[in-house]
Amino acid sequence: EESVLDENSFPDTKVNDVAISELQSAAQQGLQEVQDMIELEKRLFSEGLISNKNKCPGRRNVLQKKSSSNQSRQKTVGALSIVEASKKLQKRINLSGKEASKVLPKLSLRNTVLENTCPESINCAMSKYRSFDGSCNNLANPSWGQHNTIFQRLLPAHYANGIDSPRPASDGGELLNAREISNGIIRIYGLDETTNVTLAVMSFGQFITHDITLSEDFTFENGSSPACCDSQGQLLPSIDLHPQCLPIEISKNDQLYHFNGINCMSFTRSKVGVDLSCTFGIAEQLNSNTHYLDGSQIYGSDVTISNNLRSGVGGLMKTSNIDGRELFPIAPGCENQINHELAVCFQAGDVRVEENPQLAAIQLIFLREHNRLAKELQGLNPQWDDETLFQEARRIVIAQLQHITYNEYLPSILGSQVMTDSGLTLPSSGYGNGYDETIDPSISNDFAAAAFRVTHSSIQGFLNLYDAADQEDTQRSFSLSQYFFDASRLVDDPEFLDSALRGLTKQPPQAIDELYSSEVTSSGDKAFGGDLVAITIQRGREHGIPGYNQFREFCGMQKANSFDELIGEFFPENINLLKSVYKSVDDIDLYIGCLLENHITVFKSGALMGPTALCIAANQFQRTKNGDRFFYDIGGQPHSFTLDQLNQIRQSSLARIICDNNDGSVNKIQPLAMTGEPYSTIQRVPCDSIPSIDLNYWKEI
Ligand code: HEM
Ligand SMILES: [Ca+2]
Repeated sequence: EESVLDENSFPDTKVNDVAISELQSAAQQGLQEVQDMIELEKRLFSEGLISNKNKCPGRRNVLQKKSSSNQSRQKTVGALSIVEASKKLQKRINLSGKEASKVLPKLSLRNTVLENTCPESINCAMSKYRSFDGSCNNLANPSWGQHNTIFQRLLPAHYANGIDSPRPASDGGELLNAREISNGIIRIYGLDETTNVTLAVMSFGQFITHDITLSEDFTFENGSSPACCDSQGQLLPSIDLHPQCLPIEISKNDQLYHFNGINCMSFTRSKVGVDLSCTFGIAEQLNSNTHYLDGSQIYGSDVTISNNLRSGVGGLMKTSNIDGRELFPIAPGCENQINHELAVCFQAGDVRVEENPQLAAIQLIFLREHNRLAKELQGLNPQWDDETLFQEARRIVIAQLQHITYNEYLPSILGSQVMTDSGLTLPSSGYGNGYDETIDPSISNDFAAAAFRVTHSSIQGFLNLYDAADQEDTQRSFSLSQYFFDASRLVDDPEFLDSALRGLTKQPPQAIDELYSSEVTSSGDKAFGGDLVAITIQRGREHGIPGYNQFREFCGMQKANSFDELIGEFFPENINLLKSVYKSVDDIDLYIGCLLENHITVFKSGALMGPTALCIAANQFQRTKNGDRFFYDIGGQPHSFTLDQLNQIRQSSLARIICDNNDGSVNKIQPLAMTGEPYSTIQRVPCDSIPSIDLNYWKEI
C-alpha cells in the first residue's frame, strides 16, 4: 500500500501537475460530505440519538466533557470539510498515506469552494495587557497561542490512511482494542503513594492543565453530542453512527462491562481545526483554550466569555454569595438547581471547573485572589477605573500563577535535575531573559493527548477532608466518583473548602505508574462510568500520535528493536505486560509507554515520571515560558513589572494564596504546600509567617 517512492523525494512535478479542476471537485465533494453529516445530525437529534446533556447537567461520569462555544463548531465544520476534501483528493490523484501528508499541504484551497475557510489575518494594537484569546502575543505571528488554533506536533502524525484515521499497528493491521490494553496492563492500586509531595500537586496540575489545553469533543450545531453507543450500552447500527463517533467495543472477556451486558464504551472524536496555510491537509486537533499559561481557566479564553465573568465595577469578577461565602457565579437558569442531584452550574473561564470538588476549590481560591487584589488596588489607587483595576489584578494573578507553576509545581513533578538541565529554573533576582520570539508556544498534541496524562495515575480515589483541628474527618471524606462534575459540596457544606484545602496539603497523591484508582477506570461504585485509561489510549490514536518507540528517539534514547531492548527503562515484569498486549515494540501507545517507564533512576532528583514523559513535559514548559512575550519575569517591555514589583511577585506561593482566600479556618500551613512528608510529619506554620506580596509597589505616585 505504501509508496515505494522515498517520501522526501516526492517529485514536485506531480504536485504541479494536479489540475485545478481536480482541486475544485475534491473541495466540492468534501463540502458535500459535511453537508450530508449535518443532515444526519438533524435526524439523529430528532430521533433522540444524542448523549444526554442539558444546560444544568445531572450527575456525570468521568468521561463527561463540556463544549464551550459555537465558534469552534464553525471552525471544526470548515476543517472537517478540508479533511474530507483531502481524502477525496487522495483517491482522485492516487496518493499513498505517506505521500498525502507531504503533498496535500502544497495544494492551495484558493479558488475552490473551501476558500472561505482560510483564516483572516489579525491586526494587533499594542497593549500593556494580554489579549483574552491569546492573539497578538507574538507580534510576528499574531495567531500563535490563540484559542481555537491547532496543537503542534513534536513528531509527524501517524494516521492509518495518512489523513485522519486512527493509528494502525506496525504490520498495517489494527492495534488491540483500547479497553483490552487497559484491562491487560492497569491494576488497582494498593499502597502506592508518593509521600514527598502532597495531593495539591495533583489538583494544581489539573488546574493549570485546564489553563493550557482543552480538546473538546465534537458537537452538533446546537451543542449536543452524538450518542456513540445506544442507551443500553450497545453498539449502534452503522446507519445511526455519527462519523465523529469512535466507540470502544467491549470484548467478551471484559469482567466488568461485558459481564453486565455492556458492549460499547462511548467515545467522540475531538474537534479539528485548520492551520494557517489555506491548503488541503491532514486532521489536526483544536485547542479551545489559549495555549499560554495566562489564567484563561479563570478569565476565559475570549473577550465575550471574559466580559460575562466580570462584574463591571471595581475591577471585580462576578461571584455568588452563598450564606456569606464567596463562590463562583451560577449560570443563568441554574439558580434553582443548586443541589447534589442536579449539580450546581458554576461559571468560570474553563468549562471543566466542576470536574471534581477539589479542582473547584483550587480554582475558587484564585478567583477570590483576583477580587482580593482588585479591592486592595482600589484602596491604593482610588483614581483607577474598573478596567484598570481589573487588568492590573489580572496581571498580578497571572504572574503569581506562572511563578507558582515554575517555582513550586514543576520542581515537584519534574525534579531538580530536569529543571536545571532544561533551563526551567527561574532567576531569583533581576529580570529573566527567556523570551524568544521564534518559539511557537502552542501546546503539543503529544503532550496533551498522551504524555502528560500519565498524571491521571496520581489521582486519589478517596479524598481525605481534615477538620479545623487538622484531624482527618472520615465521616466527611468521600470517593471521587460520587462527585464527578459536581461541586455541590462547596455549596452544601460550609466547611468543605477549608477541609479540602487542609486535605490537599496533607494527603499524598498516588505514584505515577500502572496502578490506578478504580474510581477512574471503572468509576467505583457508580457502575460503568467509563475507563479513563482506555479513553486516553483511544484519544492518542485518533489524534494520530505516533508510538512510544519513536519518542524514545526524539528524547535522545535508543529506539528499541525489540521489547527486550526496553530493559534500560522498564522493569522486566512491565516489559512482559507490554508483550502481552502489543505485537511489536513499535505498537506501544505513547501514553502507555510513558506510564510504565521506570522512574526509579530519576527519582533521586524528585521526578515523578519516567524519562520520556519528562522530556515531553519539559519541552512543553520551556516553550510555554520562552514563547510568551508576557511571561511575568521579562524586563524591558512596556508591560514589564518594575523590578520592585517583580521581587514582590516572587514572594507568592500556593500556601499564601490558600491563607488569603480560605473561609477563615485555615491559618496554619506548610510554606511549600505541594511539598510533603510522610503524613504525620508535615510541619504547618502560622499563615502570618508566610511571605506575601506588598501591593504598595503598585501605588501610582
Ligand atoms: C480527579 C482528577 C482528574 C480527572 C477526573 C480527570 C479526567 C479527565 C478527563 C475525563 C479527560 C478527558 C479525556 C478524553 O476524553 O480524552 C482528561 C483530560 C486531560 N487530563 Fe485529566 N483528570 C484529572 C486530573 C488531571 C491531572 C492531575 C492532570 C495533570 C497534572 C490532568 C491532565 C489532563 C490532560 C493534559 C488532559 C487532556 C486535556 C485536553 O487537551 O483536553 N488531569 N482528564
Ligand atoms: Ca491559557
